[in-house]
Amino acid sequence: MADLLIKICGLSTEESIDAAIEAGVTHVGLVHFPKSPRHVSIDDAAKLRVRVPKSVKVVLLTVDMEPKPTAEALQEIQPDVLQLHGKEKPEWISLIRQNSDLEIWKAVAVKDRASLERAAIYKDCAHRLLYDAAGGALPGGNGLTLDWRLLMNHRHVLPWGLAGGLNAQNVADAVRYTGAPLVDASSGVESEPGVKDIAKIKAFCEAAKAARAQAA
Ligand SMILES: O=C(O)c1ccccc1N[C@@H]1O[C@H](COP(=O)(O)O)[C@@H](O)[C@H]1O
Repeated sequence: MADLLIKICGLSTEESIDAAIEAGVTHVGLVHFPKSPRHVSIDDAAKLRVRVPKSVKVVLLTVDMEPKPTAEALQEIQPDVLQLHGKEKPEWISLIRQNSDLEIWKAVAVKDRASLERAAIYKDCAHRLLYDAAGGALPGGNGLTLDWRLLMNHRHVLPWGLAGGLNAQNVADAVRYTGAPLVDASSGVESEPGVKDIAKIKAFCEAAKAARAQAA
């Protein structure tokens, strides 16, 4: 069984980036979305990006950003992955894909089986689907879990990952029930919105790795 991919998202300080890397994440996420408590400017994201070794992938998260600022952000930050967490259309995603070597993840708000099935529209434009819970004040980062039973025996059309309300206490069950190859946590490893808690990051990574080792 392949190693579990672990992403911690919404990192905004050097200390939390270093802690996530030390804890064994495979991906670090930078949120560029001004309405988010985890928002980082392009300049700050570019500074944080250079701290990350090649062995760890940098994910830039945007929400319905226009093509021109998206291109500028990609140029400045040079992420490995672009996570689109809004209502981006397949045609628009295809354009980004044609014009870059980026890996593209499309977040999908899952509330029922129909919303999960609809994610197939991204089959030819995204490299990975990231299932998140529907609802909440923001398009993501709300700490809400989706109904994991929907993912059991689901025929995935693309590589995928599980997000939404994951934390050190529930990530083992999440991996066990869904078989997720990638887990992504943000608010579940914080002491308050936008403030990452290093002990929670460590505990999350340990619990996730232990769950995968048990399943192997
Ligand atoms: O983190 C945010 O503030 C955010 C804002 C807008 C879109 C997505 C956002 N975060 C992503 O949402 C999922 C789930 O987060 P949580 O673990 O439930 O807090 C995750 O991919 C975050 O990166």
